[in-house]
Amino acid sequence: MKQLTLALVAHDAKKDDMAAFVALYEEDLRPFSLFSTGTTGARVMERCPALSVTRLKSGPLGGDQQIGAMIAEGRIDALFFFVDPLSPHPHDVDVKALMRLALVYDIPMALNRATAGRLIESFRD
Ligand SMILES: O=C(CO)COP(=O)(O)O
Repeated sequence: MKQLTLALVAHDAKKDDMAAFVALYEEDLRPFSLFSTGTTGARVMERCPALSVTRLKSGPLGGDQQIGAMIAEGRIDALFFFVDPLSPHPHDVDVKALMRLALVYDIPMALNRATAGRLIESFRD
């Protein structure tokens, strides 16, 4: 069976939540191929050194767009994007573009921790 690919992205105020989420669901996440934006991936690997995560550029430096391009190419099966709705982001256009492509290509997209838990559990067989 094809190995599924997940993308992990978190805004700064949500990186602790993302690292805790990945630690909690580490066993569930192990079978997937994992990609992340730069800083999110660094935080995740710091917390879960046994997990292999391919880190792209940091979000504000093009990482969100790289993940968006992977979605457009059919290379991402689900997006976990922990969004901070209370802070301004200099790369807000990239954030919107990433979400937009997840909608255009109709891939599962969890924008908060509550949805992410339910989504990852839905991949269990
Ligand atoms: O900016 C981001 C999402 O918009 C995430 O990028 P980093 O993981 O590099 O902080």
